[in-house]
Amino acid sequence: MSVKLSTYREGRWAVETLLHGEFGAYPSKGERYALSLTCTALHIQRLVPKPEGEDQRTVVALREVAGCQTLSIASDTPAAYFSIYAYPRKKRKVAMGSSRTRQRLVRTFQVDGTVDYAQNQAVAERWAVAIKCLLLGVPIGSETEISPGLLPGPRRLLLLVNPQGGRGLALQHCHAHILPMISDAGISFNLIQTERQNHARELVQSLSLDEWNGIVIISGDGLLYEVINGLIERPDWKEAIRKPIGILPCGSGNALAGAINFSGGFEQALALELLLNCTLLLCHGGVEPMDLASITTCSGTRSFSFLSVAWGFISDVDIESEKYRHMGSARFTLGTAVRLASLRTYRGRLSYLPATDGHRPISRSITLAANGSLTNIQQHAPLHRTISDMGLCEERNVVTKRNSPTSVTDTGELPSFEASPSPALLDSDSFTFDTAPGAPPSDTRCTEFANTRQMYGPPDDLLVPLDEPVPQDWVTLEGDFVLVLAVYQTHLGADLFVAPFTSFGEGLIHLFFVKAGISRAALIRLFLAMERGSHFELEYPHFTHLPVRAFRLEPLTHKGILTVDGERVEYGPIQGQIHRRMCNLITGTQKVKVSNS
Ligand SMILES: Nc1ncnc2c1ncn2[C@@H]1O[C@H](COP(=O)(O)OP(=O)(O)OP(=O)(O)O)[C@@H](O)[C@H]1O
Repeated sequence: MSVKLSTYREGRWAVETLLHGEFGAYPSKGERYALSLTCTALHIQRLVPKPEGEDQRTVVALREVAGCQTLSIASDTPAAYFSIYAYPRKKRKVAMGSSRTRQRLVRTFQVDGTVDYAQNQAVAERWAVAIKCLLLGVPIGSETEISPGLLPGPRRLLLLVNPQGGRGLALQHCHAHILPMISDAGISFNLIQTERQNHARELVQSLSLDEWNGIVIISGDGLLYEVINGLIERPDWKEAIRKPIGILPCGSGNALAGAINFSGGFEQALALELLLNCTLLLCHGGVEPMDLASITTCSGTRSFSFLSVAWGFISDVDIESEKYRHMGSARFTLGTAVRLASLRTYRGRLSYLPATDGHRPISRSITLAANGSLTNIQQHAPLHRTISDMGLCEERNVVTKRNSPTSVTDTGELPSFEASPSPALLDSDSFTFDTAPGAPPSDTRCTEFANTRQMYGPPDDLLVPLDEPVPQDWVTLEGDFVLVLAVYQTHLGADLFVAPFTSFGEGLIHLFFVKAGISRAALIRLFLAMERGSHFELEYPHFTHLPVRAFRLEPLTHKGILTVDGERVEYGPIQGQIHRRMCNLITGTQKVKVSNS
């Protein structure tokens, strides 16, 4: 049989059949199949009964396979058996049309080439091992001596399930979908239900980590935030934070799951399909380094964030839509509509350290602000130039190209927004301004949120205390914002593809902001385009993206909502810096070998 399937291995394109064999089926009605295994698929061709018409073969993509096992089936023949557990996509009917899901499909093959059971069993074992190697990213070729010794040891995962996450379906999904699939992958697990806020955080602080190959959150992003911070609160945080962590989305936002789904090569998915894609990737077990940002709030509380810091429109929608939690991800659509109807702008000061690629800034640098400490800026007369005047739109176009070096110019001027809010958006009932230099917003509730926990973690070498001016090489701008967002993942929600060009361990914070003056229609178009990741193509002058290493945000408007990874934090000055590749994320793609410890 010729198999024409190109696979990329060891830096060269190859068409390679790793194993080929002829087997029966179980249960048997006399069928015979020819099987060919390549690096990416199992090709199944029926030989008996002979198919009518054209060569009809089934191709099982390995990315849709959870596991493969040999089976002991009591029989009076010397046959041996192996089963492959696949989860191909399937359309299903729902109330308003159709949606996609995955359906478990088990194919069991009977190895009966000889009259000797031991030989048949060895062949079944070779197929099962080869398929498992491919699923787990263990490199094999047609010359490889396939033996169980190639496989990593058995995996044992700690599953933390929040029964209240999202629409409260986590436990149901666990029993119906997750546990069957990870059992197919031969993964053993312990499942703990979280009982309250911070339960997961406390659990991981006292956990004996050696017993687990990874900690997997079955909930939304909020529970993962607790686990990450719980690990960094351990005196052995350096090792603890290296423990692979995973997420199976059962929350309402599911941003990190969206990013994992994207990096795993699946189409954008929501709800159950997203969960099944992520569970498949978890079964494949690949681990990649992921950045964390350390975030300091006005009370001095330091926490570690894997996703975002948001202020303005996005954090308003996130927190104000909590009351529609029962709606799942639809809560954000409703929240967005409500917030659009009474659009607010917020005055604030945004400072950042531009990212540099070697010695050159990745983005175009705006150097005059480099010596513009807070105090300096407050002493300057307000500048009445807009961001678009300063060519930041061009800058945005340049920086969207991942890994491409960009031009450096020195325009030598401080960008600033119009000092007064855009009349188009000004809603005097819904917001107020406080332009007193340096004064914290009057309703800042720093102490209310103050964290008494002992937080470890690497030092923030790019940051100075919040009550000191930012360093000389930072850029500062002040103005009226609709939103400010610092994000370090491709997705801000499963269907909010905000930073398509980023990856888990690139060491960048993507700073986005939308300045006042944008029309509601433009804002809607921006968010709709974000679902597909095409918002950069709109080239709106009010929308800016900057890759940075650190930032500081000082709200000057009295009231507002700040979130870190979707969790509300105290309102007031906040700053953060990226710590590259600080933890390990189970993504299903092999970049780091999974340790058995
Ligand atoms: N049994 C429980 N009852 C109530 N709250 C819980 C329980 N277990 C955990 N929590 C808390 O629920 C919060 C929200 O959970 P999580 O973020 O996982 O779901 P979500 O908010 O629905 O999803 P997302 O963050 O994706 O929007 C977590 O911060 C956690 O502290």
